[in-house]
Amino acid sequence: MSELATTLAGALAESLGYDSWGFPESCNKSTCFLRLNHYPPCPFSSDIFGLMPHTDSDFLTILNQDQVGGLQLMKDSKWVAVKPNPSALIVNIGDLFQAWSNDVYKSVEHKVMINSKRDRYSIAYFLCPSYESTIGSCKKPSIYKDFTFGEYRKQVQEDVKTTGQKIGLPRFLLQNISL
Ligand SMILES: O=C(O)CCC(=O)C(=O)O
Ligand SMILES: [Fe+2]
Repeated sequence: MSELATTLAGALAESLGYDSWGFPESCNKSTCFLRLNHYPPCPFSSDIFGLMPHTDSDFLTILNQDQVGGLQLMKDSKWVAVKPNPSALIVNIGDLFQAWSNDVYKSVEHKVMINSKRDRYSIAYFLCPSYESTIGSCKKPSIYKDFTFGEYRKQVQEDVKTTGQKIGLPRFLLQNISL
C-alpha cells in the first residue's frame, strides 16, 4: 500500500512538471497509517452520517470500500455517491497535497451515509509525513504559509475542540480572506 501511495504521489507531482513531490523519505511505516472503519446499520433513518463531511489531513488517501455503498464526495457543489466497485480502489487527494501543489490539486470533501440495514466496512490508508516535516508549496508565490505537519494537526484538533469543526487549510492562507 505504501508503495502504491508513494508511486501515485510521484505521478501527481510529475504531472505538474516536478521530479519528485519531495516527501518520499519522510512518509514511512511510522508516519502513515491504516484505519479500519465499521459503520453499524441504523434502522431509524436513512439520513444519518457515518462520518461527517470532512477532508483528510494527509497527502492522499487510498480507500477500499465494501459493496454496501454510502461514500459521497463533493463535486461541483453537489454530493455525488461513489458507486462501490470490487475491483477498484478510491484515491482521494488530502489537504497536504493541496497545500504542496498550491491549490492545483484540491483536497476532496467527503462523507459517509449510514445504511439502514447493513453493516458497512472500509479500509483507508493515509499517506502522512513526520510531524516535523515542513509543507511548503512547490511553486511561488505560495497561497499558504509554510507549516509543519505537527502544527497542522494541532491546529485542526484545536479548531475541532473550540468550534466543533475542522477549519483546515484556510487557517494557513497567507492572505486570510475566508476567515
Ligand atoms: O469509509 C469511507 O468510505 C471513508 C472513510 C474516510 O473518509 C476516512 O476514514 O477518513
Ligand atoms: Fe476521510
